[in-house]
Amino acid sequence: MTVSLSDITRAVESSYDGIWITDAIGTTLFINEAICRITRLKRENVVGLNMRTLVERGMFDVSATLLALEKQDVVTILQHVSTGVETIVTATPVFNTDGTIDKVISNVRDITELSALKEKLERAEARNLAYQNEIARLKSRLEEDGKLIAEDQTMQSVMRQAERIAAFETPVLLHGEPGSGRHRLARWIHDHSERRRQPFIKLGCGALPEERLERELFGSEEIDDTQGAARVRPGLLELARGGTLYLEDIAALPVAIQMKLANAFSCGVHYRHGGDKPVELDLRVLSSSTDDLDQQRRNGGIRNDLYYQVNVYRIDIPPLRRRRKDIPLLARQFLDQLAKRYGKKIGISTALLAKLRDAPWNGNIRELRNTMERLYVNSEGQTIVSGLSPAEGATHAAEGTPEEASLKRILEDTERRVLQQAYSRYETTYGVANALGISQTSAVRKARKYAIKVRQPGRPGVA
Ligand SMILES: Nc1ncnc2c1ncn2[C@@H]1O[C@H](COP(=O)(O)OP(=O)(O)OP(=O)(O)O)[C@@H](O)[C@H]1O
Repeated sequence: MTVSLSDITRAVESSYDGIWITDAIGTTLFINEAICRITRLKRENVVGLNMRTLVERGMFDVSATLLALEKQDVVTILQHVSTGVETIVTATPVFNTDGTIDKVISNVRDITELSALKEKLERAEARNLAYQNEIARLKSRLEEDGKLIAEDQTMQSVMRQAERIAAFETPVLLHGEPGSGRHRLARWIHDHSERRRQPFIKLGCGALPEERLERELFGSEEIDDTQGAARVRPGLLELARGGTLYLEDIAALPVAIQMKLANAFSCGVHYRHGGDKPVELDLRVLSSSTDDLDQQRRNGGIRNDLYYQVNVYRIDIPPLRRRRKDIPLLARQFLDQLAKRYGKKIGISTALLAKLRDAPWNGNIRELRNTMERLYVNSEGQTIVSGLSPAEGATHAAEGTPEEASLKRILEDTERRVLQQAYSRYETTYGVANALGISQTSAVRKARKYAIKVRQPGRPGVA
């Protein structure tokens, strides 16, 4: 059985792939039905036209036929048709017996759908990666932070407030001493809000110099000289889109930033540094302060407008010394976490737990956590029975007469506040030492005593 010319013509016409035939200079001799379907060109508008003309008219971005003619060889390229269709084209030169090109036959396959699927797959893979990261992050948070302890009555009433407010969009101000768990509670509120699947972004407001802070918070837009296009760097306000922004120590924000932030909150949009296009805000604001924010407002430490925007609902977190029932529970939890991390379970004696319960804990939970880590590292047996420093060992009952005790507390509170503010402003131990006229060693020691975090300049991030 032989194949007739009409069979071949029928086969070419019914081929799902497009077939495009030109002569030796690229003039179209024939296109099959599939080309009309793929490119939406009509035969009568194409046959007789040179490929160069079609490219010039913008019908295609490049021509595989012309490339094959130039190279005198088979060429395969991606070709975009003006209608938005993406094709893969293989152009094959057909040679005469004397080696000159007689015709070029091109196979054209529509890959628009394939590209869309590929893009979809890439997006799904990126999402998958983001989910995996989120799971890893949550897992490590669970391992690191354990349960949020709140057995003491004072803390239980705080948790009731947090539970009530979590479901609303209301801005919350968390007021408490450093290390008392303001950040932890902010995270808890976010995790129990409608926004829990979106980012939780923390900004240490006293952590960065003003200009850097502005860029971090609002983002920036700069013209890239090499490409002539704007290079956009989103700020934390954008990164928190759909989620929660936690402004730690809000009163430490420079006044100019406070003003910009207050404007953004009231208008619902902000402008990137160097940009003039408004960017929409979609976030819930939680903030914290160590000092009485109302006092700060009266002193001019925080602008009126910003104060009223962030202080819609205030939660006061008690210092650890006012929730002593939680101390043994926290101590045990920290030991469990250490055991998980280092693979060695170590207990603690009841007598030592009682001592911990009575200690002053001026640095609050953070100080307790650090103490437990030190006791764990130093422990030699199966149970920790001693190892507190004289300061930690000093019980609140042994703080002297009530007057002496309160004087001591007032002095310590004042010292802590001054240091806290100095660290917010000057960042480094050298800066603080210089500003307060104390030695750098003393600045380090006092930061440790009051569990003040000495911040490393760096990009604040998703917490
Ligand atoms: N209720 C709690 N139960 C268990 N751990 C807690 C609790 N509250 C705080 N912590 C832990 O105590 C440490 C200090 O808490 P956190 O960082 O939230 O304090 P903070 O008030 O934000 O202090 P700072 O502003 O100095 O960072 C963290 O390790 C945190 O996980």
